[in-house]
Amino acid sequence: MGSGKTTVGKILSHVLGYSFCDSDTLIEQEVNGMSVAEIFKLHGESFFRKKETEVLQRLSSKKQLVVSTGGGAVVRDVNWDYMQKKGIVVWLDVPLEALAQRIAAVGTHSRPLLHYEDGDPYTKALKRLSYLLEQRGKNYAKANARVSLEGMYS
Ligand SMILES: Nc1ncnc2c1ncn2[C@@H]1O[C@H](COP(=O)(O)OP(=O)(O)O)[C@@H](O)[C@H]1O
Ligand SMILES: O=C(O)C1=C[C@@H](OP(=O)(O)O)[C@@H](O)[C@H](O)C1
Repeated sequence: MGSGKTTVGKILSHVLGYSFCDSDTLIEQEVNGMSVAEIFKLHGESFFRKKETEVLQRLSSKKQLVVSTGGGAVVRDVNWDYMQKKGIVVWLDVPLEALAQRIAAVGTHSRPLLHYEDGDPYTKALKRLSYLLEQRGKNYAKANARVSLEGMYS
C-alpha cells in the first residue's frame, strides 16, 4: 500500500509503450463501481480476494501490459501462477515510515485494512503496515525483481 505501484506502473507502461491497468480499479468496475473500501465493508475481505484472483486470471493471458496489483495480491498462491504466467513481478520495497507518510498525506479512508488501529493516520498506517509486512514478507520475496528504496528516506 502506497509503495508507488500505480504511480510507477503508469510511468513504466508509458516508457515501454505498453498498456496499463490497476487490478483494484477492475475489481471496482466489476462490483458495480463500488470502491474497494465499500466492497470490504459490504462483502468482506474474502469476497474481495476472490474477485482479485478472477481479475488476475483474466489479465494473465494479456501481453504488453503493466499491472498495478493491490498490495495483498501476494497472499494467495494461485495469484502467483497468474501473475508469473507471462509476467515479471516487481516488488517495490519502500521503508514502512515512508509508506506511512505517503498514506497519511492522503488519509486512510480508501485503504480498509488500515482502519483497525487507533491513532492519527501516520501511526495507524505504520502499525498495520508493520504487521502486514511480518505476515507477507515471505510472499513479497517471491517476486522476480525487487526495487529497494532503503536508505532513501533517512
Ligand atoms: N516515488 C515516490 N516518491 C514519493 N511519493 C510517491 C512515490 N510514488 C508514489 N508516491 C505517492 O504515494 C502515494 C501512493 O502512491 P500509489 O502509486 O497510489 O501507490 P500504490 O498504488 O502502491 O498504493 C501517492 O500519493 C503518490 O503520489
Ligand atoms: O494490501 C492489501 O491487502 C490491499 C491493498 C490495496 O491496494 P494498494 O496496495 O494499491 O493500496 C487494496 O487492494 C486493498 O485495500 C487491500
